[in-house]
Amino acid sequence: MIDHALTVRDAIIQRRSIKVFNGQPVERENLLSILEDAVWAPNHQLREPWRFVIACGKELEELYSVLKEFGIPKWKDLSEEELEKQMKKYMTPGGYVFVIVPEDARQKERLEDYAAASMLIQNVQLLAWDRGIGSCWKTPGFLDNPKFREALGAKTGERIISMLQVGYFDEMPKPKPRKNIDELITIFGE
Ligand SMILES: Cc1cc2nc3c(=O)[nH]c(=O)nc-3n(C[C@H](O)[C@H](O)[C@H](O)COP(=O)(O)O)c2cc1C
Repeated sequence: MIDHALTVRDAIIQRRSIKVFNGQPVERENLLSILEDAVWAPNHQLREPWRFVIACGKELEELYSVLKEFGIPKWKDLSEEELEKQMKKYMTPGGYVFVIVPEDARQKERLEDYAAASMLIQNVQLLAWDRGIGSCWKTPGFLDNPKFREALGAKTGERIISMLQVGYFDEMPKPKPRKNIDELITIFGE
């Protein structure tokens, strides 16, 4: 029996970006199963323009030192207490998915590939939500840092478009209201 079966609508409107996690690890099989389903995202010419670097178990320790290096400016000058405080935002998610997309030299293909990968990320977020796992798509500047790219194994011609933090959480953030749909729609010809 499936005990996680939100309707598509409920998943879409109830999902929130989770920015405060409770430290509970995300099981590798859960994460792999979410990714296995998420790749059914539409993508032009079936280029499947994505690959993933994930961390959710013992490899997290190694990732933390990379995130400390690139995500905490001047960490060496910080007190142990301050460093611990700043590292919390990296150490409380239960897992990470870095989404890597080819940067096609042709603009149309490059935009299509980014669009397709964005749909995939939405899939991941909704599928995770359905399992009680929160997530947040993060785009810290260091994703483009050549040394960080090297640490992740990103190759020339690839871009790391998302640091997706995933994990369990205790508090549900309040929804951020969207514009009224009337503001966004023009009936053709009016
Ligand atoms: C492309 C993209 C980049 C984002 N980058 C960040 C980020 O760097 N840091 C962050 O806290 N949230 C980031 N977010 C999450 C948004 O802040 C969040 O989706 C928005 O506040 C709406 O909240 P909701 O997802 O709960 O509806 C990003 C979302 C998208 C789609």
